[in-house]
Amino acid sequence: MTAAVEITQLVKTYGRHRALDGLDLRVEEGSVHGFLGANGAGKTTALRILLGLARQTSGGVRVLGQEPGSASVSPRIGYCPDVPGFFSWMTAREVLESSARLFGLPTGTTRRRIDELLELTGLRGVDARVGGYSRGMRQRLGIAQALINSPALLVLDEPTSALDPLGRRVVLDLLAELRGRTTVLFSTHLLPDVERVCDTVAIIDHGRVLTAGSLAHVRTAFGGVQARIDVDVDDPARLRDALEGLPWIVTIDETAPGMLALTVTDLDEAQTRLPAEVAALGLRLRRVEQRDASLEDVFVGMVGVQR
Ligand SMILES: Nc1ncnc2c1ncn2[C@@H]1O[C@H](COP(=O)(O)OP(=O)(O)OP(=O)(O)O)[C@@H](O)[C@H]1O
Repeated sequence: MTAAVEITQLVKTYGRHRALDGLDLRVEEGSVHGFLGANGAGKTTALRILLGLARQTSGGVRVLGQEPGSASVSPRIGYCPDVPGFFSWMTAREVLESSARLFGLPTGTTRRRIDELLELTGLRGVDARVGGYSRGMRQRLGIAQALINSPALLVLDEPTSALDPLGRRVVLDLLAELRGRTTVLFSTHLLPDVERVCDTVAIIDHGRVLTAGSLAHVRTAFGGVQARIDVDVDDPARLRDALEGLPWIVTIDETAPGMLALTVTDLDEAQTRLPAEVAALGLRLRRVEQRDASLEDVFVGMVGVQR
């Protein structure tokens, strides 16, 4: 497989602060990649470097096989910031026409391309001026604008964080539609969005990658978390004390009164030992529910442990 983005040991310092501290990242061509981290983890800094908008202190960056910011690579990258800005008096078509002019696209191609993009982003037939758009519509127009030149790589900084659930869904569906047509790299702190749409993910914290790879790989990466088990029991505090420190348990949280959420590395062991522990304490087990570990379980476990 060919990498659309390859970052090795990237460091960026601001004075004494290391915003990026040896970041490694690989994004395969044609994939949808989630760049996931809490606030301040270093996502925007890394994206700015790979777009050629900032320089690294040290480390290697190749984008579409080239140095970031080089004249041959920049036109092949589409970028949408978290809050895309437009002239409020323009219509969506006018915004896209002016972007097409900047890229010097021929008029015939431009018309077809704009129709396609308005269709793709659900803005076809919308005659209102951009000033009256919802945040979701602005975000979709920002994505259309970033795609005007049919880029090989689309980079989006937090494309869904300001949107309501419906707006988020529309944008995520749009990103999913791009799979295979263009490589998509988007930063986010929203785990469900990554789970919904990404092929691969990198979880970063304090300017480093904690784990990266396919969703399945990442789900099992943190101490090999296999499953999440929700236990409804009449005295959760006593059960918690009894379970704490057992080698097959990674985290125990009280998620609601009477409910414990366990993440476990060995499901067989958990299925055998849990009822036995409950019985030994003389507790009443009201309900047990089990599911695959989610990315959220992994993320909270990993980032929580680092802090
Ligand atoms: N120009 C700057 N000068 C000084 N420190 C900076 C600068 N830009 C970023 N930082 C610091 O570098 C770290 C990483 O910031 P960055 O914006 O890349 O994080 P992020 O993951 O994008 O966070 P967010 O989700 O909040 O945007 C933070 O601690 C931030 O305060």
